[in-house]
Amino acid sequence: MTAAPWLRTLEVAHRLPGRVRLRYRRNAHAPDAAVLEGMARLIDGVTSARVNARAASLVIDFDAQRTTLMAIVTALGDLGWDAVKARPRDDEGAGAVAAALAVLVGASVAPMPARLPLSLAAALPMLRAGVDDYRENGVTSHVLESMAVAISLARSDFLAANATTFMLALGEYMEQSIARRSDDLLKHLLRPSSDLIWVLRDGEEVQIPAGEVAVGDTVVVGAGAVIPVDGTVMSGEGVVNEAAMTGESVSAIKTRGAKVLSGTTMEDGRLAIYAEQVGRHTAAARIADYVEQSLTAKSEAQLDAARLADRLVPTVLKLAGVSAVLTGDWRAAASVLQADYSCALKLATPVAFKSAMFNAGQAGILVKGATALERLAHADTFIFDKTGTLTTGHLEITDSIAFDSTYSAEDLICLAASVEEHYFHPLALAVVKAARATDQHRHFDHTEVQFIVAHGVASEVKGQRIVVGSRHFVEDHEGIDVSAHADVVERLYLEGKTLLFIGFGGRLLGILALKDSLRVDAAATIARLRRAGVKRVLMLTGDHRDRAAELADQLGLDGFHAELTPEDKAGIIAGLNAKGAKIAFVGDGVNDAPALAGAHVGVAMQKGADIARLTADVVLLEDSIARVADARALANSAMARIATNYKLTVGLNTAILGLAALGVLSPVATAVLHNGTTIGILLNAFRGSAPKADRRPG
Ligand SMILES: Nc1ncnc2c1ncn2[C@@H]1O[C@H](COP(=O)(O)OP(=O)(O)OP(=O)(O)O)[C@@H](O)[C@H]1O
Ligand SMILES: [Zn+2]
Repeated sequence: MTAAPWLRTLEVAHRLPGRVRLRYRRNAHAPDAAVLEGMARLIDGVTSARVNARAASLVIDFDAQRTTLMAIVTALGDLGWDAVKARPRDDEGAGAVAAALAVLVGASVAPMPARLPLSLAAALPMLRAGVDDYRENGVTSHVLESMAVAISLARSDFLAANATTFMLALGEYMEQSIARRSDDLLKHLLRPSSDLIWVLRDGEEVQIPAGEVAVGDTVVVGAGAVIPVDGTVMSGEGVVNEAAMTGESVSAIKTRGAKVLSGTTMEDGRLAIYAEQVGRHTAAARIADYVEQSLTAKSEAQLDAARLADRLVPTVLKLAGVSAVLTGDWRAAASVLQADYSCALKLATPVAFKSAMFNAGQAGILVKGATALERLAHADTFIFDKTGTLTTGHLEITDSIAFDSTYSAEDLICLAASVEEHYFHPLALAVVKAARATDQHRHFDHTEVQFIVAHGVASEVKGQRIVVGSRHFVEDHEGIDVSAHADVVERLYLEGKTLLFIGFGGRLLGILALKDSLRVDAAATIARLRRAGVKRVLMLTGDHRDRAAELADQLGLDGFHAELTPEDKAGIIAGLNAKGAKIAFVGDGVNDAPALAGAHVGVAMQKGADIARLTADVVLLEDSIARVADARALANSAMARIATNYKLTVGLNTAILGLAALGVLSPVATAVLHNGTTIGILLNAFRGSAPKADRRPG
């Protein structure tokens, strides 16, 4: 990846504490003012952003406690529309390390007079960065490091200066290359797949790749699909779920003139939409960028480490001063300044997180940020959705029982399929598939179909009302008596089947029984989660309680809730949240998106709806529930490693600092000891957390 062409032209025109004015060159690559402002506001710590397009300048106000100018500029690069980076490329970082190493070796064998210019040249970039950092942020650990190098240079202790420069370059390179590897992988995975979409061309509907849709096209979207553009409704009527964009799962009815956003889902109806923003300029693309940006957001553990590191900086500075005065030797001061805790404290934690995220990606788990990993490790309650999560979601019709002899078993399936064929619910898909496999594959003409979330569908055939759905829907909402067939119902439930009730003309016409098998590794996964410290495992489902009870029993769950609507599911999560539970919710986004969004950490199954993959904190990349336990194991080992590294950092550096202050350690010895241990700690952080050892076939 290369730096954004417009970004390279970003230039600091003026700055005050907490405010900066950046100037950019207006060229074809520069994003428009509103986009640039929006991007800038998304950056962590930025409080406001204004663009003056005529002056080609961008004024940003930020909270100097939370972010730095450098971080903002880097983030702007990360947000670049063309997926660009402001960070040095791998080979540049490697070049800096190699150069520093060459100078370290070279300066110790070079003739005396060449050593100062060589060392100075090698140290100059970091000295300059130190001065900039001091101007921008006051005394930071970078400033201390620069001071240490400067003192060593002033004392003509080139070995110490060069050793420090080298170690710092190496540390930075390692952190960045690890960070970039995980970021690149994550970004690659987050890009929405380019599907085919329908557009109106010369009055006809034609299918084109999503990437080819242009502003001004009329896009036609049906129920169940994700809206691919931002635009205005020209005709049609539809129910649109905007949870992906607003975070709230409220369905809005859209008719002519209404605005719709890409990434939102059509729950029902059909819309012709005039495309106003397409591709990378859509709201969905902006959200994807936002997710990418949140990768740089700091987790709690990271903030703790950074805070401690910042608090220690002035102490180290004072200690350096005191020991210089007491020992009468600047050597001791240079030693002390180098033994600052910050590098290991600040680097080891993010490196451990990113490396765990990278390993997770390779193990088929996308973790969207350090916070997600942290919460996954701390979750004490795991809640699973049933269909498609604990079960495979590939339902098969096993029984078709018609109570009216004018309908054959196949007719019953075809009748249900005729009204279900517009839906993507796993039950609907199974019914339609079964109908296609029948000999005649009859189609019953019907009026418009109504979909009642978590209940079923309703329409009219031959002037009579037809309903297909859950027992609760048919009995309680439609007032259809099923008691005459209680024995059949009982038997089918005992066989562990999911039932669909078909009501026609106010009577129970028949029952379809479907078998949804538990995933083979569901029980093993739950057992592994318990071994990994999870206290409670629950199941939520829209299905009947008998079916739910049987599964809960088979899996040895701590409890379950059945016959729930999506809102009920979210309500249960909120209730447990209020009682202090730390919840991980695992679902597929079909009727559980609000629950996914409301949990402490949401885990989306691979086959999940787009909406789930957008809102979840963790996305499984393989259709295997075992990955949930893998993710927990990875998170646990990352947190354990972070804790160990933290103790090691504080322990080792306190010892080194003490010895340095007493003048026992020379600056070179300090550089080697301090940076050596720091790199050791980083390597420990980087070490793969390989969950594969505990992986079961899935
Ligand atoms: N398209 C549909 N056709 C027929 N019945 C449906 C349909 N959608 C939902 N239902 C009925 O409503 C019930 C609840 O649906 P919902 O999708 O909330 O739960 P579910 O399919 O049991 O899955 P989960 O376990 O993930 O909650 C289903 O069990 C089914 O009886
Ligand atoms: Zn109801």
